Amino acid sequence: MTVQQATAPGSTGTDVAVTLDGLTRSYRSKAGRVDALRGITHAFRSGTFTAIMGPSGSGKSTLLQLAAGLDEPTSGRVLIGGIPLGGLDQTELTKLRRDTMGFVFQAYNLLDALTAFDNVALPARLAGQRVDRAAVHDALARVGLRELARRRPPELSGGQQQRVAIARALHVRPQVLFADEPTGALDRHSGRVVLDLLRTTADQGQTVVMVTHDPLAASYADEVLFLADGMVVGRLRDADAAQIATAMSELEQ
Ligand SMILES: Nc1ncnc2c1ncn2[C@@H]1O[C@H](COP(=O)(O)OP(=O)(O)OP(=O)(O)O)[C@@H](O)[C@H]1O
Repeated sequence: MTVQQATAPGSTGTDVAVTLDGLTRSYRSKAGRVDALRGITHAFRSGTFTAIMGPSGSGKSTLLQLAAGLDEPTSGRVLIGGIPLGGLDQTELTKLRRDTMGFVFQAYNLLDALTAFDNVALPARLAGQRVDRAAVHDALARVGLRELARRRPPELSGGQQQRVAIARALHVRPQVLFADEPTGALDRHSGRVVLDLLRTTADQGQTVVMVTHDPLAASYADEVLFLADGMVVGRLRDADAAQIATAMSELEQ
């Protein structure tokens, strides 16, 4: 099928990387229905860094999963670069995800048997693509690991392993980088190195969407979206960690 470009309410066309348009997601379980998201509309502009915060169970992971096309909304739409994910079949969705999105998680998900270089190259290899060695080296250089390309994950610190995971996500130059608690397992110094990298990634034109519990991590973002009970209940722009912590503690009361 031909992918149709579409513009959602609230989006202004090509400068919007990800659009969430009236998203809801309900889960059915034996205990009854859970409304994890109850109508989220937001446009993540290209080249911006957004942090998603909120109390446990507020819907942060669900939002990230839907935005990344890893799960389907109950109602509403997700558009990546103007393309509605709901209109794609599984093959098209897989290709779009591979070509336009990168993922970084709290767990680095690296293979211990492979070098840093081969971990970064792995997604391209799995997709049956030719590995662009220069691009892999470039991605490792971007995260400051050019010299450690031949090391295996057990020979790297936690922070260095997370930087390999970021290099792997950045190597295809994705439009959007989704990060779920990327600094959750790191010490303060390594966390700052990773956050600086995410900040630079956005400043260079890619879009970063990060779920975090940490106000200091969120302070690297241009905007913080606060979720509660599956809805956006607040936003802060260019806020420092203290302002973000205050907003969070008000939400948790
Ligand atoms: N597969 C599922 N089946 C049933 N309920 C679910 C499922 N996944 C999530 N939920 C529920 O949906 C709501 C939102 O969950 P979600 O994981 O998105 O929250 P979160 O803000 O990421 O939480 P945390 O900060 O604890 O990770 C919660 O009430 C959760 O229990």
